[in-house]
Amino acid sequence: MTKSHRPSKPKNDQNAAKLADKPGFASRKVAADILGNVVHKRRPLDGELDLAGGHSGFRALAANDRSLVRAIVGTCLRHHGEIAQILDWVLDRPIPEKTGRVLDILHVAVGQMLFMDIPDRAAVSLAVDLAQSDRRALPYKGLVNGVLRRLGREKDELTGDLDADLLNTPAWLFQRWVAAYGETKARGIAKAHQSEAALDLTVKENAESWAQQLDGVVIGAGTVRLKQKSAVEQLDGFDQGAWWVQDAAASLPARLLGPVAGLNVADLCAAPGGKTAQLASSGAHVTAIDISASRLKRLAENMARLNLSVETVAADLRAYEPAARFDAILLDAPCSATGTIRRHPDVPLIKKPQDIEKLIEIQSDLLGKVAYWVKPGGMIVYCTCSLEPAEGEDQIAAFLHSHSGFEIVPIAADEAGGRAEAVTKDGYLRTLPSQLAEIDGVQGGWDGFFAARLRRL
Ligand SMILES: C[S@@+](CC[C@H](N)C(=O)[O-])C[C@H]1O[C@@H](n2cnc3c(N)ncnc32)[C@H](O)[C@@H]1O
Repeated sequence: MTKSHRPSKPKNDQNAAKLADKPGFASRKVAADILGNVVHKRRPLDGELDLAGGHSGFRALAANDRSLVRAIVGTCLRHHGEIAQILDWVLDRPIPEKTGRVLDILHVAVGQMLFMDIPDRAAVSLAVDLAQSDRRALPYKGLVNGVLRRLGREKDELTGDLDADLLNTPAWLFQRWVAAYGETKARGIAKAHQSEAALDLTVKENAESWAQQLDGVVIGAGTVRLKQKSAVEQLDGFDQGAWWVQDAAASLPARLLGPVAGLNVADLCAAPGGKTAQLASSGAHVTAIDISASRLKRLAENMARLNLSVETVAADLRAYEPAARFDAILLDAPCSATGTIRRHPDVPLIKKPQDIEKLIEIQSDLLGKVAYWVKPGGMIVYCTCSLEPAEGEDQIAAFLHSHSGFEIVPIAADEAGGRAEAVTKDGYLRTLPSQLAEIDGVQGGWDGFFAARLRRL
């Protein structure tokens, strides 16, 4: 009879287990993984960070580690072009694609070393550990160590000449901004994208007193901008439904419908419901329609927290007919989201020109259809959080060209938060992330939005 031995744990497994316990290792591993999923697989960052169905490693982390991952990945995406350029300079030859996570590991380390308040020593050592723990990255462990140590020594020389605006924006996108707004504004937009957006809240009432209570400033009717970012669920007023998170520029389109109390208003493409909440809290009877049942579920949860009551309909607008016409319509059409890159730094990396072409077609179909759902005399606000004139100004011009019986009702500067620079000569709202200077020491900027107001004759 042969003697049976209890198999001892292979050495590699023991090492992996030891590494997994090392402080900071799990967060860097998840950060590298998520960064790779966004950059190479074009997976939306929001989806990866979703606590219900997102990245499993991310969901398993403690709350403070999740915040760290969010910060690392956000930083690496915002500075992706700069980091890629620096790595290009310090690597003798490109790293072959099929080498596991080597490049993602390097990006995560460089992001921490150059753009975050994390000691180089920790960033380098955890990167080496990551390489050690990945079978395909293991042969590059020495290279990871050498490259990052060199970067630590030569930081100033290596970063001195970087043109961050151009490097962090795909060339095709930057050229479109130059064509639309000119080189100076295009650079301003690109620069704005290098910082994370401030935290803005739309309050139901008493903006000044909420600003005081939450340590913020009032930056326009009903918007409080906080001086510090923090977990929103823990802020005063969250549980009682006194406010919701909404960028200052995103709060403008719904207000363009004017007083809506008592009106039947259709909020089309409504989820997750920032604009629905504005309309409902202004006293409108809101029908909120969206194609996505899961996003509508979030809308319903948001309305429940805010103690607001709205009717929700899960439907593709292209295949839906309302039972009766509405007094007013808000159409927040699906778009490239290029106006929200400060909040969604993955957008420049995952969106392609062909995606924009498809969206333009959908927007045109939606507007052409829903415009007839408003009663004669009623207002329609069409908006997108895109910087592309093709998804804004051009869309409205094409609509008016092919549909009679509608007129533009120009938007005034006081409806654009009092900012004349956010209103075009044709009377459209056109906000840019580079607008809105710092206010009382509070970070400036707002999302890039387009809105047009039409009246059905
Ligand atoms: C820009 S988001 C809306 C944001 C929302 N209005 C807010 O303020 O919170 C666009 C929405 O359009 C929805 N959508 C896209 N295509 C649609 C369609 N054909 N019919 C209805 N909704 C659609 C998406 O599910 C998404 O929720």
